Amino acid sequence: QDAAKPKLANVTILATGGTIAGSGATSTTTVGYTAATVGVQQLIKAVPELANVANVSGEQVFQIASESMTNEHWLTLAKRVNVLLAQNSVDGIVITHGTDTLEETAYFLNLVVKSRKPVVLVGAMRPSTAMSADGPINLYNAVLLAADPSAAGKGVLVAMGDQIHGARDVSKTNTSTPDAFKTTELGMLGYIQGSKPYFYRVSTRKHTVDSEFDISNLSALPQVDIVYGYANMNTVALDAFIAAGAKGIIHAGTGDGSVAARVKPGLVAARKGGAIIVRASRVGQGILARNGEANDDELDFVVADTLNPQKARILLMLALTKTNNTKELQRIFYNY
Ligand SMILES: NC(=O)CC[C@H](N)C(=O)O
Repeated sequence: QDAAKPKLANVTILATGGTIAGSGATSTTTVGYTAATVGVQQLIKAVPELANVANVSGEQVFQIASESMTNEHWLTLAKRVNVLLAQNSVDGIVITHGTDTLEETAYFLNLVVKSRKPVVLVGAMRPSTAMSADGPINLYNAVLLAADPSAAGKGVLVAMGDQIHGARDVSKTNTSTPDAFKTTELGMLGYIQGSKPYFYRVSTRKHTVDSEFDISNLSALPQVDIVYGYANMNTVALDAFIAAGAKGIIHAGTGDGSVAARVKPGLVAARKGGAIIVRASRVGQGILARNGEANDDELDFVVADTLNPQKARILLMLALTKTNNTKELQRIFYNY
């Protein structure tokens, strides 16, 4: 180590697959390519500039397209992250991930990582073989962010398109364009410019070291499913999930989480049968008002606050590992 040079941080890249590790037939193939073909060492080799910002090592944790991510994958990944971050020799972690469920994995980790050290998720919208692939610059940004002390203690982060997003509120908002990741109304946390992160805000909600959730001894999570609200909705999917043993249902309702007249008795029956009902909204923005579109006190329902349905599912699964009490569950939804 050159004494004049500042010591570089040690960043471990955990690769899970996705388009960032995808390859297509030609340089103009941006759809119809194969995700999860390129290995972690190849990803690192493709960006020699990483060596300027961190001492990087890589581990291939999975090699999948992220629509195939399961609860079991999340438990495996989270346990590995916690083991690595407990080591003095690891300063930060970058997780390369498919973009389809990236926001879900980020929020899961945000709730179960037991460290203040930076954890940064990153993906790409264009495969590695495409003209103007976004993977290399995104990976470079993610590694420098994970190596930067300013990223510590802010919860799990997402680095996409020169922007820093918080795990709780970021979403994929476009099927295919490179600027797909947005924190629409609550706002992203900052930018990465000229190889430096700049933070402007943080989430006020609990995460990581302040979280009450502990997955270290879990090998499975309770079954929670999502039913989607739409005109002409019926209870067929709801009834099937309950029959299959769902412990919780996220009702991704229309508007402010409104419930169709012919669906409401099904939700009430499911609650009476022991399942937890969380009202969320398919709208994507805004607070879901408790006792607004339904009398939650009387029906013993929980509301998702501002969480989108897929993130409400994650919080409910983790919350159900601690309690079945709906007052407690509602407290959790207002705190995370
Ligand atoms: N842009 C992407 O990463 C999408 C590829 C794939 N569907 C995935 O999520 O892994």
